[in-house]
Amino acid sequence: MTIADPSQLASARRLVVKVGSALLVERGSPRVEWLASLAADIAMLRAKGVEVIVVSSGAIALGAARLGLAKGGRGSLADAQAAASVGQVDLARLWCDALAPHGLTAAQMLVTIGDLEDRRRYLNAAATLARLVEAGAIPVVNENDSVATEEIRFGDNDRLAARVAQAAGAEAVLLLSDVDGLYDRSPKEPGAALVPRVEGVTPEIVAMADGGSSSGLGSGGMLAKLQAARIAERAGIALVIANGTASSPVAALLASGTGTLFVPQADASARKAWLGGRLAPSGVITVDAGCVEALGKGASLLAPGMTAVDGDFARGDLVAMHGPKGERLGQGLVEYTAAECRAILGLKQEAQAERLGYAPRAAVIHRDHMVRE
Ligand SMILES: Nc1ncnc2c1ncn2[C@@H]1O[C@H](COP(=O)(O)OP(=O)(O)O)[C@@H](O)[C@H]1O
Ligand SMILES: N[C@@H](CCC(=O)OP(=O)(O)O)C(=O)O
Repeated sequence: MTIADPSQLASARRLVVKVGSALLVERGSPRVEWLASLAADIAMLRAKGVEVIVVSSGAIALGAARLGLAKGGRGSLADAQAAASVGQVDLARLWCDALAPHGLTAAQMLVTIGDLEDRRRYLNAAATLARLVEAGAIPVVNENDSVATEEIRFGDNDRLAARVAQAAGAEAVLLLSDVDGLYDRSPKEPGAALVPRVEGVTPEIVAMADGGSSSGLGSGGMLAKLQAARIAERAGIALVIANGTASSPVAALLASGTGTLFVPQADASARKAWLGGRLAPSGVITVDAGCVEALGKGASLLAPGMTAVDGDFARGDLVAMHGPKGERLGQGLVEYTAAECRAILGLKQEAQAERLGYAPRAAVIHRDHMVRE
């Protein structure tokens, strides 16, 4: 089985390569020779004119080994933070040493969700990445685990890689893992078959993934990779999942074409991509069947269609839209506070004005500020 066009990676102007913990660390020790072969791959890509940004996991696994922490440092958040703090030093040195023989300079960049989710800070991170790449460095990005607490944490580097790709304006993401790609069911089950190409991460595709990491070193499992694929496809970015276990993993992929390609889905403006990939909506608006139909045709969400409002949100917050059976319809930036939404729930235009005491806005969530599932 081959992905449609592995050369898409080699012809990308800018490519994000994500390396999972299981690839970099084996029984607490770094796989130095393997990393040297990956660095040679990166040099090969650079020689072809591809600007490469690395997203590297491994800090927690490396640090846990040094500190002698149980469960690979994932027993508690405090352990993970301490392990990451220690392991990140090793990780940065490993990348520096691996890239140096090729005349390449590593640049460490540690980010939290806020740096990539908040629109203003996202633009800062994007500017730094662009400058590093222009200056010829290889950014090596990881989550700033030592300060990121559970609520403000990606936890897996797959979504981080998709976000970094978006911020850096990359055309493709390569997620190197210990599995050949997406299988149509858990690869542990007999008869599981590799899916070479995915045109849109639908609920059927998500149902194929088994949560959790098989190696015990990583954190996200296949589900996190599919979430990353969803962020990427909406941002118009191609994403490939491939097996990186063997030596020279990128060269091997270009030769074999074995993996899963997630084809970018068209017409995603940058703003909509950003909205669609955000992690946590601040509330939920449930709507009736008529409104579901209207939304399906591209309409805005209007007050008469609302049947329930959950959560406490402010104007401009990201809010999820659910159908009558609780099915997710999408999300968008809401024009009213939660209290105002409750006040105008189900009301027609004139009644809204009366209840609010001012002229109502055109919509509760305008179609321009909305992403549908
Ligand atoms: N449908 C599926 N297809 C492929 N892998 C799957 C699937 N469902 C669950 N997995 C598991 O996801 C694992 C990859 O995730 P993870 O261990 O987090 O990797 P990494 O550390 O590279 O990020 C695979 O090794 C596999 O056991
Ligand atoms: N930021 C963490 C990695 C998070 C993680 O586990 O990612 P992954 O191995 O890609 O599932 C670290 O450096 O250990």
